Amino acid sequence: MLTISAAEVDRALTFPGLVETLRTAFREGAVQPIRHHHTVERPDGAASTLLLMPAWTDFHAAGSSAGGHVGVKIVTVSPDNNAIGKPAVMGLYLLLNGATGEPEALIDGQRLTQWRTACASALAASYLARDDASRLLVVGAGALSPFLAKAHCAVRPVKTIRIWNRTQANAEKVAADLRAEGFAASAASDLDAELGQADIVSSATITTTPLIKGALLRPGTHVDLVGGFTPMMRESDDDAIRLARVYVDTRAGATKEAGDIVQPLASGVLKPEAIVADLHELARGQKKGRENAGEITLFKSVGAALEDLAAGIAVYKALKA
Ligand SMILES: NC(=O)C1=CN([C@@H]2O[C@H](COP(=O)(O)OP(=O)(O)OC[C@H]3O[C@@H](n4cnc5c(N)ncnc54)[C@H](OP(=O)(O)O)[C@@H]3O)[C@@H](O)[C@H]2O)C=CC1
Repeated sequence: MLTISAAEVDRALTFPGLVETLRTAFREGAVQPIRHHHTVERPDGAASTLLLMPAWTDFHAAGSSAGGHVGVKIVTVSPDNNAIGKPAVMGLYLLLNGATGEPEALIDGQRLTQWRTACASALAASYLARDDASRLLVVGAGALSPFLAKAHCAVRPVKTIRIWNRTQANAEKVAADLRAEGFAASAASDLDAELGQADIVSSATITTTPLIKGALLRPGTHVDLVGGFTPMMRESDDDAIRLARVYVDTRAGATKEAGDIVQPLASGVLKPEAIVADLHELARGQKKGRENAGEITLFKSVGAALEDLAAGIAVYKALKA
């Protein structure tokens, strides 16, 4: 069995390559039982969340190109980690042979998650952002922030990247790291002003109250919401949902777990039938993405085990030779 570190995951993947791998994966599908979502109470701080995410190759799917594999991701989200300088999200990915169950790889789950989450957002942007989107605003400067920036740059002609974060120093650090890799990135201090200038807004924070105000968005903007992962968490307000054509990664996940979708569904601001498409429908060409340059589009992701499986197989195949 291969034990694959974060650095090895980085060597195995490219942003354009993984976007296309995910496009194929969403087209073909996989078996994805509902993920376990457990709250782990702690006496001395905020509760953690434990997620168990299994998926395996759908052998009945016609034309499946993924080969036979079973994968499980174990993830924890511990909000208090930020205060002690650790990322909130930790995890491991176990890839097994689909026929025999033989362990094939144990992969750094944090890094695999960062790559697949960012590339799922970029896959959505490939259908939903304007072709000429050149100004990217990333909200949040956590572990996902640079991945989201680079993934969006892989699918749209981004010229400037602005990073806004609750703690400005962290935004400055992400921007400096991106500049060192050749991206035109800078830190932003006024989120509301930035929202009115961006072509793509990609948000990955642990906020529970909305940061993305729909009334401030200009026509043609694409909003990518990555952060909220429980019904109580929201990154966007009702105006954003009301003004936008709404898309999700998976309907089952987003309508149960994502406050950005669950809350407006509960209040009637969003009707179930107004969720235009999920990534399966977009990748299969069954539903349309952006229809004109003036509309606001909004994509909400909560993550899917299929993404981990596809990314895990890609990493394993690249490194096993
Ligand atoms: N959709 C998906 O598939 C996935 C979603 N996620 C989610 O994305 C989010 C970000 O993940 P990641 O980058 O790994 O997390 P990190 O812990 O590395 O970063 C968290 C970020 O959220 C900001 N933040 C925390 N609390 C607040 C608040 N109350 N208001 C505003 N900003 C806040 C932090 O700002 P500061 O620097 O000031 O502390 C920091 O920028 C998480 O919610 C995570 O669960 C993660 C993986 C997959």
